[in-house]
Amino acid sequence: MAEKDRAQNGSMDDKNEDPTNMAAASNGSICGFESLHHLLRSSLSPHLFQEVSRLLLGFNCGKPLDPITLPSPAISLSSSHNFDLQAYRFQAQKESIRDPRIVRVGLIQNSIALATTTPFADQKRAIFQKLKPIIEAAGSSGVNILCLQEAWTMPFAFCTREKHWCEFAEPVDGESTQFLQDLARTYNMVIVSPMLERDVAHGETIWNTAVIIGNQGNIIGKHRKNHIPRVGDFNESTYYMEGNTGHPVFETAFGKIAVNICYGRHHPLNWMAFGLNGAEIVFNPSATVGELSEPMWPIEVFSDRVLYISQARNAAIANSYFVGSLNRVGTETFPNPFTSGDGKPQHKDFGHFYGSSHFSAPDASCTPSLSRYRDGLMVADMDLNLCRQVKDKWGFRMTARYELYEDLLARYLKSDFQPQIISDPLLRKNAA
Ligand SMILES: NC(=O)NCCC(=O)O
Repeated sequence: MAEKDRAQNGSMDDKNEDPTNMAAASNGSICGFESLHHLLRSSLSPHLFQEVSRLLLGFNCGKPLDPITLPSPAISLSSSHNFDLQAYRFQAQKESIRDPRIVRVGLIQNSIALATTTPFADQKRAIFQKLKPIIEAAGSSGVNILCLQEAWTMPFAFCTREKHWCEFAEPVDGESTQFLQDLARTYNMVIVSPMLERDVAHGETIWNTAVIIGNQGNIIGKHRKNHIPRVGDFNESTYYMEGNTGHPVFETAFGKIAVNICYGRHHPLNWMAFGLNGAEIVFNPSATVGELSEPMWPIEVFSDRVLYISQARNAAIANSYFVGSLNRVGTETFPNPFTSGDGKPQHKDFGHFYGSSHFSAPDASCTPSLSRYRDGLMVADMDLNLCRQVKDKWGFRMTARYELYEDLLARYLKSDFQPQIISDPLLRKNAA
């Protein structure tokens, strides 16, 4: 890997890779390494690392993903503002009729900027100031579509059940959208902004919403989180209800996109619905911590811990589209202790949000993940022709038998539902 690529896609001698760097190690690193891939690259011979990467990340068009060297301004910004910067290319087979449809897509993960005890206006402003150089790095790299993390403008305070955190909520066209509209116009970039929405026109209701800002700075639309967790410290149902916007796909200047917000990643029908509506890229802005989702993490989202079987990756395969998975980073300590009524002692934080944002492709390939504890920008060039090529190759849409599931779901929703169970007749005979 060329030196410039290493400076950008993570290097072994990065100060954050120092296994003795106990500060990093205590902040969600893996034995002082930023990610499993960094650990493996540092520990294995180049040939072994290549083989392990092939197994963990898959092949795209018969080979590992090529790293992309981003322009110097982006690399300089990543160094001066200490955020992880990685970039890779997903290719498709060359077609005889269609030209390639290359789109450059970015994901930003970040920790909060000020302590949760500081004034809310200061916290929000500090996050804007923290994100601006990372967004500028994306824009100066030619990113066409950029997605931020869930509820990016605030601490993920939905563990506290305290309602003053709702002061961070804004109308869809409020302060954070205006901040991003200027950047969208400046860089001709679509921006997905997952935020806490206050629906002023409808009783000032609160929603967990993703606002889609077009590359000319206009608001294209919004999507509200469909599935709300009631698990562990995720007391989000105290703040907002299940969304009422269905499964919209937003036709932007660069492709058709959708947003599956965090907990919705556990629901395969949620992923499927965006696919049936024609999504080519589905973003999964999340906020999740090791204590809760670690046991599921190797199954559900790209894991730096054990396996690279990812529900996001599965969704990309099953629905023949690209997925951008984001998770925030850091540990957010709140002023007042809280409990989730699960017998555990009261505490003041969720645990560590472990970042690890990454992209998955419909051909089962995926990028390595971003840092487990540093802010980061992941960039990928995607040839959207790959979506239809995989549909044609595997035929998942054609063989899906939706009518079977329509019938089952229609019966399941009725109060007299009878599960389709065929019992061993001998069970009853022996019991008699
Ligand atoms: N933000 C959110 O929905 N988190 C739920 C916990 C999880 O899905 O890991």
